[in-house]
Amino acid sequence: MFRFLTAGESHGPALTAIIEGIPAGLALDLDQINADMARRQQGFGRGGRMKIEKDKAEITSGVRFGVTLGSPITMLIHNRDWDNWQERMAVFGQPQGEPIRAPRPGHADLPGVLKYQRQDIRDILERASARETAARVAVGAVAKQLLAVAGITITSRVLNIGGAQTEAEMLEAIAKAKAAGDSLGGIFEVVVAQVMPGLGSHVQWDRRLDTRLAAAVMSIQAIKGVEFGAGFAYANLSGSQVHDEIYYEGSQGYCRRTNNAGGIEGGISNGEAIIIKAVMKAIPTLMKPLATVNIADKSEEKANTERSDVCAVAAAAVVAEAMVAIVMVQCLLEKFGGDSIDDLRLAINNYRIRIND
Ligand SMILES: Cc1cc2nc3c(=O)[nH]c(=O)nc-3n(C[C@H](O)[C@H](O)[C@H](O)COP(=O)(O)O)c2cc1C
Ligand SMILES: C=C(O[C@@H]1CC(C(=O)O)=C[C@@H](OP(=O)(O)O)[C@H]1O)C(=O)O
Repeated sequence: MFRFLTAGESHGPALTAIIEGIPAGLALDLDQINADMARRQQGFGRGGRMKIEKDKAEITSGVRFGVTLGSPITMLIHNRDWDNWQERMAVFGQPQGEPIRAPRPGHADLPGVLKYQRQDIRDILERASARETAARVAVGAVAKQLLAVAGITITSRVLNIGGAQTEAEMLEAIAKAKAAGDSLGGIFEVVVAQVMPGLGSHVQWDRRLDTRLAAAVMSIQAIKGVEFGAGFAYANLSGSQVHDEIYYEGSQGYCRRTNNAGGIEGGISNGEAIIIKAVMKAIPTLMKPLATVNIADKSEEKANTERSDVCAVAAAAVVAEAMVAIVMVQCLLEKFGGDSIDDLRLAINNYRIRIND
């Protein structure tokens, strides 16, 4: 079983991820992991924090001479900003700095303080922050290297920012939002290519590949909707217009000439590319803040403002690649098992021979 946990506050000393279930014998490329970490930091509209951080993963267990051991892999990502927060985020000692009392509409601030009985909103926002996604991208980068053994690749692109669809219009929209003290969300797409048929299952609700991928993408901060293939456009199309007819080509085996299903039928990969789109809401921290209520005295106030991104859709797309890679690895290992990479390769090859027969 492949599973992972992350830990760490946004302005704490470090983020940590522990991964379990990567087979032994996978040669890891640390540069590739760090390249994904750097991609997540990019995108027009990101705030001052990304100038401070230069995310790199440090591996402290589960790997020897560059090769996985099958034991838990621990990854650390140090927060460079910790230098500026050691007093306000001290693990022990007396509280320092002013508590935050004005919850931002759209962030975890108000439901978080109510649920966890906190008087300083910082106690909530530190973990609610999408800083945590740096750890997920590190885990996802390991997952991608395992998927490469099976030839599976994952890419993403931004499709829409605040309604704009060309690159020039997107950049302009973000610049305008920034100038207005506002923020934007948008839509991105993730494509999983070269997937064999047979990952996921129709037999139980929580084993469906689409269930699992949707949950994984929805788990990213600020993602509010996920669709597969034709997605919400299915509502306007008839069966004859939308279902992908089945063909058999000598070299390829079963194939389709359209892919409205987005690569999944009955909760199982069907051999076509898996196509996922997701929508991200606009960033909640606004330099022209919205109305809110002070949690100490219940007076009307403007929401807390602090350094923030204006738009982070491009970064969220990289995080979604990671989450998708993690689910694909879980499904791959469930189907093919393998405590070692060679066992996994063999099982995949045998399966390919059977289904092409
Ligand atoms: C990559 C990324 C960067 C983000 N940056 C910010 C930010 O700078 N400021 C902010 O207020 N929200 C930011 N967010 C969004 C918040 O984390 C998110 O709105 C919050 O967690 C509540 O979302 P939820 O309602 O989906 O849980 C970012 C999200 C992502 C995925
Ligand atoms: C730190 C990251 O994203 C952060 C996500 C975030 C939020 O509220 O989600 C708020 C901002 O953090 P800060 O308050 O330190 O400027 C973003 O920069 C990151 O992506 O590495």
